[in-house]
Amino acid sequence: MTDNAPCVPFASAAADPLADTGRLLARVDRGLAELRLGAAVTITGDDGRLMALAAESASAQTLADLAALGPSPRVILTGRRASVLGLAPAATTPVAVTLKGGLDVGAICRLADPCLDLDGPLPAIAAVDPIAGDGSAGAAVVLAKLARLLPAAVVVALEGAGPPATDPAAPLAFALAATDILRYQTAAARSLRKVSEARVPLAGAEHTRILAFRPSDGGTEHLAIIVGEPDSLQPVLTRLHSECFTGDLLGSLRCDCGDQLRGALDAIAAEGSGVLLYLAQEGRGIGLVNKLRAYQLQDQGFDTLDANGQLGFDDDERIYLPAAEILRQLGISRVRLLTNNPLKVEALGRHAITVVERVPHIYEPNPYNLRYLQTKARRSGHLF
Ligand SMILES: Nc1nc2c(ncn2[C@@H]2O[C@H](COP(=O)(O)OP(=O)(O)OP(=O)(O)O)[C@@H](O)[C@H]2O)c(=O)[nH]1
Ligand SMILES: [Zn+2]
Repeated sequence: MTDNAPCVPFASAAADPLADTGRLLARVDRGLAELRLGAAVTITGDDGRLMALAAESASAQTLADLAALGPSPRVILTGRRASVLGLAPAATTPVAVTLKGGLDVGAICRLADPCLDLDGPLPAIAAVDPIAGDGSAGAAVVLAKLARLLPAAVVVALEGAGPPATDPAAPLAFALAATDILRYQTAAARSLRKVSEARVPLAGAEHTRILAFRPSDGGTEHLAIIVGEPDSLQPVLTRLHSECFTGDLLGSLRCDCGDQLRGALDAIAAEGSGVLLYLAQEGRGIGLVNKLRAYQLQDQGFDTLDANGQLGFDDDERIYLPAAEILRQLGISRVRLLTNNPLKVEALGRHAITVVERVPHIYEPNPYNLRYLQTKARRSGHLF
């Protein structure tokens, strides 16, 4: 091996069945990075082609550039956000909002960001039209979600081959297919592969290994923390733990995550073996920044589910295909699941992992997380 040889040889594209998936994921990664940068992307769906910006990262200049491309730029909101704004009561699909005045950053933020809801009236609105969630504009909102931004976009329909080349030096917007965006999460989950493994003795569980699973685009890893030597012929005591920076790392009292994380490892150690999957799904899948926004809204009086709704998210944006895929790769098909959440039980079942027993996972509430836990019991069906 030469000094600069890669430690894992690169498979040739033709020989690698994951190459197509890797390219799909890489294209979408590039698109969501563009949105986070405040740049536009073009998205093509069965319903046509459009240019999109994320509402959160749009600037006066990029909005002006977008408005120059077509006659009627529109703001795309999730049905949930449109509903809480009173624009489309009980909407179940995204909506396209046409503003009466021109596009400006203040008006767009006012529509997209619930932390500004107390700041005054909505901008004047000309029309609110329901749109398909799986079309090009719906995909723009999904891309904003994948970028962990507010779930809202500004779009303008493109006629013909593309934007006019008014400035030949201007970079073309990155182009994506709506179907790639919509397939991203599933493709990423199916492409997970173990990339490293190490022995990490834990206080109270010295015989512990941590395995890292990475999707084929080099995206965020999920971790499997394996205590002892689980016998995969028997149901394995298992915890699916969604990442919670504030609770797991800082000991935040707003949730029960820190207690659940350490409690699960203690319970698994007491049993002698088991698995804790540490899943990169911060904030029930909305990301840390949006979770902090949700906390701000909870301090205004909304409960944890309504705060997600105010932001335009579903109550829970997580998927459990990554968890099921990792369990499958570990050779585990039957589990005793440490959870109070019936959704996790149901989701694993859908992905061919049998939950032979739900093991309650309850910790003492404190004055800061009592309402959160009561809301989960009353509205999310958590079994406390
Ligand atoms: N959006 C949002 N996420 C939150 C809030 N509080 C905690 N979380 C996140 O919720 C997730 C909790 O994960 P889990 O403990 O695995 O899930 P659970 O649905 O409570 O289910 P079990 O603990 O298994 O009963 C973590 O990703 C936290 O970051 C909140 O108020 N809003
Ligand atoms: Zn938490």
